Amino acid sequence: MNRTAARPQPSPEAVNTGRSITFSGVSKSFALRDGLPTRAVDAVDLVVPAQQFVAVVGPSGCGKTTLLRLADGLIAPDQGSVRIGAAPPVPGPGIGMVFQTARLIPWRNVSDNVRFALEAAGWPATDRDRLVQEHLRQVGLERWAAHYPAQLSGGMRQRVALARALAGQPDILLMDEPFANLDAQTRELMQEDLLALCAARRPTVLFVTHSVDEALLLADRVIVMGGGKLLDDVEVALPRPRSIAEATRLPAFAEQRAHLWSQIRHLVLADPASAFFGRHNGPETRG
Ligand SMILES: Nc1ncnc2c1ncn2[C@@H]1O[C@H](COP(=O)(O)OP(=O)(O)OP(=O)(O)O)[C@@H](O)[C@H]1O
Repeated sequence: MNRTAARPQPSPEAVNTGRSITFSGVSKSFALRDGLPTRAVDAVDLVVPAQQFVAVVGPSGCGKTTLLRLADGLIAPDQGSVRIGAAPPVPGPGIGMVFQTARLIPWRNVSDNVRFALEAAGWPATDRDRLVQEHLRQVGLERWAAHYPAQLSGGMRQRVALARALAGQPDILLMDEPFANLDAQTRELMQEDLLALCAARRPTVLFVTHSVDEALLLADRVIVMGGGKLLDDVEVALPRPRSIAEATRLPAFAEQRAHLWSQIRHLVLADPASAFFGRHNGPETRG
């Protein structure tokens, strides 16, 4: 990919004042095949203030994705309430979702994938060409407008997914491991681009990741989840504006990384469903 063309160019008029995300006593269970319920999210209280970037980390199955789906209004809590600003969440253009895979429409080209989001958001037909161009410029994909998803790299497809999510001018961005499938170099460049976009547009972000490093490098706060509960809430001590390369060299990065990773390691080792269960708990458990 030509990186000189790929730097995001956020448009100033897109800056918004934003809404908060509030979970109050939220629990959500699912029925498993054997009929037993599993509590995916357990009595969660969390406020993400407007324009704050909160990352959620934790072992597989701890409820991270369920928390995002509750914030989007795709599923409703069994107990408690979720609020976007003062109102319950309503899926739609005001809430941008980006998933681990881009989920593009394969028979529409890049332009038309973004145009689809503009149509869904109710933008007048006369504005759509201009807005498609603007959103593609923001993610550095103007030159790829006529290409189809199958002709793009994984990183480019995620850029289209980001452009599509931004097309509704959301003040809320919910991101579920959006860079997990990318190679290390593309991931770091996408992280830098997301930092730049967020600095310019100031959305409220809830970002799920398995990577402690990614959480620290992007977020204002990192939440640790385990067994459906919020176990820790760490304010990131890295300055903004933030550069990935510089932030990783700061002592605060190493300290916070060690603090967060020790908790996640403990959760993984203590989880009976984990392949690591009982393997690293000290000499007395070995045999
Ligand atoms: N639709 C569903 N039906 C049944 N069980 C579900 C459903 N969605 C989630 N679960 C269960 O809820 C728990 C939490 O799942 P969730 O996907 O939120 O975890 P996660 O932390 O995002 O996991 P991962 O990191 O592996 O994506 C898991 O035990 C999962 O099996």
